Amino acid sequence: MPQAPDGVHDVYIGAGSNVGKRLFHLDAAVCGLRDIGEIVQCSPVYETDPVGYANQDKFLNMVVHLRTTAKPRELLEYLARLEQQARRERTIRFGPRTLDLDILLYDNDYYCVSDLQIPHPRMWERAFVIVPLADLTPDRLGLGGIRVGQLAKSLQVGEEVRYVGRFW
Ligand SMILES: Nc1ncnc2c1ncn2[C@@H]1O[C@H](COP(=O)(O)OP(=O)(O)OP(=O)(O)O)[C@@H](O)[C@H]1O
Ligand SMILES: Nc1nc2c(c(=O)[nH]1)N=C(CO)CN2
Repeated sequence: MPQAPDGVHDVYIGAGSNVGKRLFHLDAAVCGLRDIGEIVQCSPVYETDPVGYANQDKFLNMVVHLRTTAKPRELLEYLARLEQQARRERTIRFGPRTLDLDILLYDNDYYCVSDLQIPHPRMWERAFVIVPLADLTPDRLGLGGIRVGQLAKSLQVGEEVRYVGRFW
């Protein structure tokens, strides 16, 4: 894939929904992201078992590759606005939500500024992130220098991630 021009950043965003019309929320998020950059590619959508808090419905998860001039903080604030538009309510930690948008990767940068950490601190242990990320960028080096595609293979063993379709 050709490199992004100067000032344009390659970002991977994780999206999840398990409340209401799940696909509608993911679709709205992708449309919303178009206003802050160019969508390079969307992963397939996976239906996944809830992680972290079991007593909730299954999620739909996907990853979006976005090219944007937005800086990390500006992007985080924009994602929060998209979550608000989906009427996300914050109740239980790791609990149900109409829409969750996380910045997974931002170029090859590391950020750790109070409420913003990139790469996302819990992404490497989450099959619902790594499997769709591996669909987009399998050769990228992940935690411990292991390629994302390789990480995805080992995660699939322990956790079922079911492919349900492609909508874009
Ligand atoms: N890379 C990141 N992407 C998104 N939010 C982040 C990131 N790093 C830190 N945060 C912070 O995490 C806060 C809580 O996010 P949120 O309520 O979506 O958590 P969660 O979805 O319940 O859990 P998780 O972050 O494990 O997915 C956000 O307000 C944001 O400030
Ligand atoms: N399968 C799945 N489980 C989750 C998810 C998610 O997106 N998918 N998000 C969570 C909160 O960040 C907690 N648990």
